[in-house]
Formats: sequence, C-alpha cells, structure tokens
Amino acid sequence: MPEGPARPVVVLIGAPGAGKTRLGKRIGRLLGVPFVDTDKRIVAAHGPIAAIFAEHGEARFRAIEREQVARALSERAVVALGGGAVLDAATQADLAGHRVVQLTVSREAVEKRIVGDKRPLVNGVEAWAALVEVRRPIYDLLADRTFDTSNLPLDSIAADVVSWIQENPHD
Ligand SMILES: Nc1ncnc2c1ncn2[C@@H]1O[C@H](COP(=O)(O)OP(=O)(O)O)[C@@H](O)[C@H]1O
Ligand SMILES: O=C(O)C1=C[C@@H](OP(=O)(O)O)[C@@H](O)[C@H](O)C1
Ligand SMILES: [Mg+2]
Repeated sequence: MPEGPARPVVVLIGAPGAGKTRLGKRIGRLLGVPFVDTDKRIVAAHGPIAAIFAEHGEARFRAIEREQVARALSERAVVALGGGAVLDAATQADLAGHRVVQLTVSREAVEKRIVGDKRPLVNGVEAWAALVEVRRPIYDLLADRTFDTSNLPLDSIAADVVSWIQENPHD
C-alpha cells in the first residue's frame, strides 16, 4: 500500500499541567518515534513564551502557535500541543483527522504541579480552573480517548497510552 502523507502517531491535548510534555516524551521513547512539543519549537524560534505574551500579546502568541501546530501535524511524531492550542479553529478542524488523546488532571493534583509556574495564563489555581472550564468542552469534543494523570506515576500512564494506541490502529 502506498504511504500517505506523514502524520502524528498521537496528538496530546489538555489542560496546562496535565502532563502533555512529560508524557509525550515518554510515549515517544516507548514507541521509538520522535517527540515534538510545539511550545519548545515556539521558544526555539521566537524566545520564551512569557516574553512573547508580555511584548506582543496573546493573539500574536496564538498565531505563532498555529504555525508550529500545522507543521507538527505533518510529521510522524508524538506531538504535545500547548494547552490553549485547541482554541484555534483551524487546529480544531485539523485535529478531527488525527488520533487525539486528552490528558486530564484534578484541581487538587495540579495545585502542587503549578507552584512557581512560569506559564503566563496560569497565575494560581483559580486562573487554571477558569481556563479549564472554558476549554473542557473543546478538549472533550476533540479527544478520541482521555487519560487522567492526577494519581498515577508518569511511567504507568505512558504505558497505558501506548497500549491503547497499539490496540486501536488509526485509519
Ligand atoms: N503523572 C504525574 N504525576 C506527578 N507529576 C506530574 C505528572 N505529570 C506531570 N507532572 C508534573 O506536572 C508538571 C507539568 O507537566 P507538563 O508535562 O509540563 O504538563 P503540560 O505540558 O501538560 O503543561 C511537571 O512538573 C511534571 O513533572
Ligand atoms: O494553556 C495555555 O494557554 C498555555 C499553555 C502552555 O502549554 P502547556 O499546556 O504545555 O503548559 C503554553 O502553550 C502557554 O503558556 C499557553
Ligand atoms: Mg507542555
């Protein structure tokens, strides 16, 4: 069979602090597939995220993010998006054609994870909860499967995600 265009093995979405970046790295390693974090690419091309927000505003950050998301979605990789990437309409449309895993985390668990956080929009757990309330329907709509990361070690969640991928080939 001819190979189609390159595409991610899985795309990770979900709230800030849910573990997309850490788990994506592990899932890529377990599958022997490169790992792409769109935030990391944004930083490499444009500098620190907090500085982009401070100097140019969120709209500019989202435009830069959209470019990096579109690029990542054309690669054979495990792809972790930033938590707000799904706000973009074109990204929402693109994700309908990919295998998408949502990672969730409880308010109690994330509270410990975001202490001293540098994410510009996550200034304390109240701000985090407000973001997630707005985004949750979008995450739920786009996800093929959801894994909660609140109470399990990273290695165990990564193994669960890999098993699910292997048991559910994506057409
Ligand atoms: N399952 C987990 N158990 C404990 N801590 C976790 C877990 N997943 C992520 N973390 C911690 O939460 C923080 C945020 O993780 P990260 O992967 O950057 O999340 P995201 O990319 O979704 O914002 C990191 O400090 C990470 O070590
Ligand atoms: O939720 C958001 O709007 C953001 C989440 C961050 O990524 P993580 O979800 O990987 O923390 C990063 O893209 C930026 O700070 C904005
Ligand atoms: Mg991340």
